[in-house]
Amino acid sequence: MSEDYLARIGNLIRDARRHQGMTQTDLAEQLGTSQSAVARIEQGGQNLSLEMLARIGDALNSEFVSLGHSQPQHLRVEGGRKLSGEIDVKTSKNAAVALLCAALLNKGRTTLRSLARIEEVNRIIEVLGSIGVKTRWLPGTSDLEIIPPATLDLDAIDIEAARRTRTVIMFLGPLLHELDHFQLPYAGGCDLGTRTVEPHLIALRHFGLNVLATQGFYEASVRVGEGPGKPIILTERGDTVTENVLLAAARHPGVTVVRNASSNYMVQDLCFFLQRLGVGIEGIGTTTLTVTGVEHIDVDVDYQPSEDPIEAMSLLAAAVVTDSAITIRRVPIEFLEIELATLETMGMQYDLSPEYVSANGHTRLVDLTTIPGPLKAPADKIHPMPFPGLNIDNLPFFALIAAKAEGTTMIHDWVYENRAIYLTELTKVGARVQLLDPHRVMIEGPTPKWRAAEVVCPPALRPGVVVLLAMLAAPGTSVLRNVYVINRGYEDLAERLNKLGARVETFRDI
Ligand SMILES: CC(=O)N[C@H]1[C@@H](OP(=O)(O)OP(=O)(O)OC[C@H]2O[C@@H](n3ccc(=O)[nH]c3=O)[C@H](O)[C@@H]2O)O[C@H](CO)[C@@H](O)[C@@H]1O
Ligand SMILES: C=C(OP(=O)(O)O)C(=O)O
Repeated sequence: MSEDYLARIGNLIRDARRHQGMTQTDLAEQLGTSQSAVARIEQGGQNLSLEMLARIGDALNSEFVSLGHSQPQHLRVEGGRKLSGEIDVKTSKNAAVALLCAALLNKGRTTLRSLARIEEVNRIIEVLGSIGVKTRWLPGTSDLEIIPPATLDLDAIDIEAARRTRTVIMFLGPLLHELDHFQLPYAGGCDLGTRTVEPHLIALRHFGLNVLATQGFYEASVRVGEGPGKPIILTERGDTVTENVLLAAARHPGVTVVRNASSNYMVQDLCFFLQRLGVGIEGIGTTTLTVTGVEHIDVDVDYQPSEDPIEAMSLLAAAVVTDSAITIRRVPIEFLEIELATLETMGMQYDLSPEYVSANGHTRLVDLTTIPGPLKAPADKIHPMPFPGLNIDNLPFFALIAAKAEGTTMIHDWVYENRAIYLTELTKVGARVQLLDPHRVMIEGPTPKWRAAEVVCPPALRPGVVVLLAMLAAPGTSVLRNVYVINRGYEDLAERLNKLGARVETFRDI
């Protein structure tokens, strides 16, 4: 095994161990080895047999070696083809997961229309099913019907499915109205480095929730009936933390004021849905939300979330990297304005249709047609900000676009500990990407020659898609291995790109 590979496996093992709340000594005891040997493994300084990897996997409840039927999916890409035609943007992953959690507030039937049929949604459906919530896809549609039971059975929770998503943390808000004691597995998801949980716990304390983090689980206890006596000031303007507070406030009888709230797209969708449940919400689209809760919610409700601005940006990047003119329909323009303004400074040209309204009745949409042409690097670094800034999940696509642009572009990801690092994978397909530190990459464009390559998909959704899109530009056959993370957030991406003229085939090992 190469040293680089060993270091990555070491990082994975360290993250999984911390995730389980274990020390190096705890893990060493389980493996019958010493703490110093575990330290060496985590630093990538120890050759590992498959047998040892499997034992570590067992000890950490995490699959590092996979055998048998559930083989990982890979993509084979015949690159160098131009795209053409029209494609619709699907509804967003991030609203879908918030709405699935919100359905727990409602004793009646919730129907979520045109939900993205993605692995992230599948994991949450598995978790909901395990605790007694009935869900079913209405025949021939992507509409999901959700009916909670009279009493949730948290003891039966599907731990494996729960650990594969971060969303499980958003069960805290709804559950504190249902149970005075419960346990939830630690949140998982893409490997983006440590992500904060504390802001959620601090904010939810206002509703009587106390959480103790034990070995791999949050132990929650609730002082029933408690509510915020003063405005809740969020310590971070995070999306899911805002959503968690909204979910708690929705059934708190009284008024909750949340300041420094995120006004991002998924939060707005959640607010519109909660309004349909009868919850009063003022200030949608701003950073102060005033919620008037309803103690018992029992309504039959239908809701369709808005289109995904990150998928729209992904498709736009696909057009740029392949020099193609395509029409991306149903683009949620109000959540892509800064991105488009930035692209304009780089010389990007496009046409927009008149605006129309999404099925949620609020979000403004357009059809966007890309016009291929030369691009230049922006004068300043590109960096994300909470909405209405440039979306952090769109930042990786700017790395790809920068690799098409003449000049040097600095991308600064101050948000995630690991994500910018994965952008260096673009060098494997010919881009010139230099990692300056864990948060900053420098890209030298235009890429002289995209070249086909075999790459293991980075363990993070957006960087994974960025590598895939770069492969569309590289003449010849590329392979992207183990693309679960992409399927976590995109529905049938390969098939939909193929409808635009790409040639992407899915396959598994025998
Ligand atoms: C399901 C869902 O909706 N996921 C989105 C949500 O995750 P989510 O809301 O879970 O994001 P996190 O809370 O993990 O925030 C991401 C990182 O940003 C940091 N941070 C965030 C806000 C802030 O004001 N200051 C700050 O430092 C956090 O400490 C964390 O390290 O928001 C992220 C950031 O927009 C997006 O990438 C995710 O796609
Ligand atoms: C980081 C992301 O999402 P999540 O919060 O689900 O990990 C993402 O959508 O890129």
